[in-house]
Amino acid sequence: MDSKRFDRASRKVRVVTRIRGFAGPEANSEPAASRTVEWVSVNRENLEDVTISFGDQSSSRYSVDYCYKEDEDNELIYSREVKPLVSAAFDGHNSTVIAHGARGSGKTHAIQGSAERPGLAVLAIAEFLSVAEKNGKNIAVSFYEVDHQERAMDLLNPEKPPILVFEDHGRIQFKGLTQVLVKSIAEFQNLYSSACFALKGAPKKGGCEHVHRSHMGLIVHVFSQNGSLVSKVNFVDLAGYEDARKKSGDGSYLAEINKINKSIYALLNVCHALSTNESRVAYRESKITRMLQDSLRGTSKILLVSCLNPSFCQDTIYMVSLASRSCHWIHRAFLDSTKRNASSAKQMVNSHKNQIPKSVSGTAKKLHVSSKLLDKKVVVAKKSAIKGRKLFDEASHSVTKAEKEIAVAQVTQASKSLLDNSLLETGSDVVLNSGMEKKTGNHVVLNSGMEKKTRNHVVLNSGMEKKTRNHVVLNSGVEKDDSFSKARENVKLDLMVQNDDSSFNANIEVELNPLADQGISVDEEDHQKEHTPYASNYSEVLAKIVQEDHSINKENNNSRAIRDDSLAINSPPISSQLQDLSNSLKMLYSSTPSCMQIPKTEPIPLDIVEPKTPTIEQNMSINRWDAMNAKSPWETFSMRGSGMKSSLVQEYLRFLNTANKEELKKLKGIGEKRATFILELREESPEPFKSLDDLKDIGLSAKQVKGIMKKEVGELFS
Ligand SMILES: Nc1ncnc2c1ncn2[C@@H]1O[C@H](COP(=O)(O)OP(=O)(O)OP(=O)(O)O)[C@@H](O)[C@H]1O
Repeated sequence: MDSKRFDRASRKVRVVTRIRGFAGPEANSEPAASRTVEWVSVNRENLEDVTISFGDQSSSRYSVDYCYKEDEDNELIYSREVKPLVSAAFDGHNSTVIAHGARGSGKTHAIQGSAERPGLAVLAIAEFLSVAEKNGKNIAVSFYEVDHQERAMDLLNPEKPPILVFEDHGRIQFKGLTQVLVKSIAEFQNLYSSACFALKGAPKKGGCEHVHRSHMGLIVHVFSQNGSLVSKVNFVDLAGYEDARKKSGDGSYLAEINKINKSIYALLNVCHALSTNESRVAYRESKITRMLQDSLRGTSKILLVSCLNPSFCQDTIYMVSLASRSCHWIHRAFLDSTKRNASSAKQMVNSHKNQIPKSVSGTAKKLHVSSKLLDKKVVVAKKSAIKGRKLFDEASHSVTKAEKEIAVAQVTQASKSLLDNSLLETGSDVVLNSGMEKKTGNHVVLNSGMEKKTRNHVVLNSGMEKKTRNHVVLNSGVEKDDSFSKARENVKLDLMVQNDDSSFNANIEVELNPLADQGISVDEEDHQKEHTPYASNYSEVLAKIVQEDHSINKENNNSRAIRDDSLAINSPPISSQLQDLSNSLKMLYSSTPSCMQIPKTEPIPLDIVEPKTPTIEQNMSINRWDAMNAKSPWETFSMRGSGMKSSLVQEYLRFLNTANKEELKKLKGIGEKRATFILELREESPEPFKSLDDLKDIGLSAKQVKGIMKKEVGELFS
């Protein structure tokens, strides 16, 4: 029955923890009686509901599917967890086994093992070979490494250039990755040893004292007799997670840790997105997720083996908390326990405050602009840089008062920018929208975060009622949701612009909900009531903001400096996220050509539902917008210049998204291979290039893109 556990649960992601036994000096230094791991408690309420807790935080429980104790060996884990995946591979199902955890938690021991205690991969190969022999199939293996620079190297041929990863007819293909047919366990062991030597034995660059960290992957390919691929099973030994803020060392070492951490987050976030059936899964956020893409999605199964250190390790708790989100009941169990035990959790957090990763940021941003009356335009702006970590409960607890103040300041900056824009728009012929809010407003929604339930929203309604109204709501944190509403960190801002015979008044409300910080949970309804006290502070906050405009920048700079100091580059505080939102809004405005004119059709019939494309004025004569705002000919000239630059970039991207292969090849920097790859990307997503950043996907660096753009522009004048 156990061997059927994936089938029984029909679950895509299974999360098991494995407590490492004491090893070497640890074992010798401890008296025999205290060699049992005491800081991890396993609570089995029933077969399907296992939770673990750490130290004396017995009520802060993390849900997992199963926890293997220190005396349970790899063979047991193999037979219960991995063997079913091997059988499924012969039926064409891909799967991925991922060992992750803090440093030294036993990941390599779990995947590779030792001569005396073979790991999961080695045990699996024995089974693969035996079944393949019976079924007339062939088994080949590949080993690769993904380093902190997101380079994938072939470990069986380490001198080769980095592996190229691309998708072909729904399958992830690797160019430059060696596959070796194996017929015996001894052959496999030899290959494994040479791969490990390539990984660890090679001399390190620049005489660095530290060992470069990387993820190691093994792909087992199952081929049919005619040579076609039946399936792939991946074993991934992730680099150990460690919080860079705890470490000392040179900047490059700490930056390396952060980069590695980002890819760990990316993979765990993908697992989480798959476990909750999210519509968008961010495979492209890291090399490792991209490489594993076709062994994660679809009918593939994922086994997350979360390795636990035998003695106190804050990084271990953090890793478990991330992995356990992929358990289907996790939200309820984890958040309930967090809620119940906010105070006790705080004690633990306080004692290790500096070690706990701070605030988080989203991995992708979607920008939707919709207008039901006149125009419907949807823009999805993807931020390609990996933001790494997502908003989740632990993070919202760590937002400090200072960060909130900065957040308020930045929200206000964002709102001011919107206010400016709206003033400009309403003062000119350019009207993005008019009518009643909700039904007729422009809605700008920025989602920052990977979880459906964890998002930042910005809603902008620009109406032309008697009162011209802009409504901006910035929610940073968790929306109404059964499980997450308890961990809410909201920054709301209502910005109203009244148009009374051409004079404008601005009323701004700033509401901060401090409940997450206090660990107080409220219903949505209660929340409405309880957060109002903060609204009374808004005028004070605003006054402060207006007076201290320059100090906002200073504060921001300081906060950046603090972040840089600690090298917590994975975890921008909420202020930074809000700055991103503000920038995105500015970008949204600037991406709307200033010469866009929407025909006046007053009164606007409310039954118009069909979106119309706004007419773009082709000539670049100065319009009222510019005339009103340009203070000098130079400003007008600069404005025009940046407008043209942005139009050119948009055109370039549109070209990449639509041109055929021959046309693509006419562009500088695009040859046969790139053109083919672009077409492949377009098969996957109809509009793969939304910003210049997306050109990284076809191997062009920002510098190269700039060079290409310069050349293209130069050509126009030649
Ligand atoms: N289940 C276990 N029982 C006893 N010793 C173990 C066990 N797992 C790992 N060890 C020992 O603990 C040490 C660290 O294990 P391992 O190298 O597998 O950790 P890791 O998580 O892969 O480390 P890193 O983060 O550096 O990659 C090794 O000496 C290993 O032999």
